[in-house]
Amino acid sequence: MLAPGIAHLSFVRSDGQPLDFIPGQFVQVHFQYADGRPTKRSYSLATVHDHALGPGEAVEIAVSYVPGGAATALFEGLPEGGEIDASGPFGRFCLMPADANRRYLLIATGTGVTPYRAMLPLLERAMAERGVEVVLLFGARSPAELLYGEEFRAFAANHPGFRFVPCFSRELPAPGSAQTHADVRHGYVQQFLDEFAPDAEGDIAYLCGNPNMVDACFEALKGHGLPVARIRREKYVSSK
Ligand SMILES: Cc1cc2nc3c(=O)[nH]c(=O)nc-3n(C[C@H](O)[C@H](O)[C@H](O)COP(=O)(O)OP(=O)(O)OC[C@H]3O[C@@H](n4cnc5c(N)ncnc54)[C@H](O)[C@@H]3O)c2cc1C
Repeated sequence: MLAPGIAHLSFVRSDGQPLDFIPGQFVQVHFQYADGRPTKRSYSLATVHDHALGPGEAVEIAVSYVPGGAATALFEGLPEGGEIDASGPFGRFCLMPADANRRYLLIATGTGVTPYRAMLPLLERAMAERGVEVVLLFGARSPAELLYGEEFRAFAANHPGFRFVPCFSRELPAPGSAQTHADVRHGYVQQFLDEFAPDAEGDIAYLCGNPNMVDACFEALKGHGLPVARIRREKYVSSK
């Protein structure tokens, strides 16, 4: 468990094939409702990688369990070593080779941060090769829900161009804990956009996770003059 109710799950392809994925993409998990109707749900790949996953390399996802959720029941009932059907990868929520921006504004809530974890090697390359800066604004209710927080903090410590800003909506880190020394905020991510002075010319923004957050940030960034083409979105909604 990454946090209460949020699992980090790791799979390998049982057919021994590689998985050619671009960080930011997702897979779809296929299963049936209790009445036999087929359905599927999408999960972003969390695997930190910059090229195809070879045979036997882990396909990682982070799943936030939703009470009463159909896929949630599937994952909760899955024993270690259990198999699921999946397809993909899909999606275009990816860094683009032609990007010529000065800064990436990466904004997430909850498991919406997983695409950015997957992107770390590509971000590292973009920072080294073209001096791009990166700000990761990550909204979580509490320090316990700051998924992969230590990894992002360590990455920021080793990369001066990468700024990690956790935003806690409910509970701040306990006094004296490691997180109190970090660049933390108290509130929702969308409250802090102004502070980073979004720039229509230099920024490309990515928004991932809770649909209300994505919509709020999208409107705020448009208000700062960012063209729609420079605001890339992935909303975590159920596909029924
Ligand atoms: C492109 C894409 C990528 C996604 N990536 C991820 C990911 O990496 N990790 C992840 O955990 N999810 C991700 N999701 C969401 C995921 O696909 C499912 O929607 C989620 O896991 C709930 O599925 P479920 O079958 O358990 O619940 P459902 O049976 O679909 O829903 C049960 C009930 O809970 C409500 N509900 C559904 N989701 C939520 C929620 N998040 N919060 C509160 N109530 C909810 C529904 O409206 C419904 O009433 C992604 C969605 C998309 C479209």
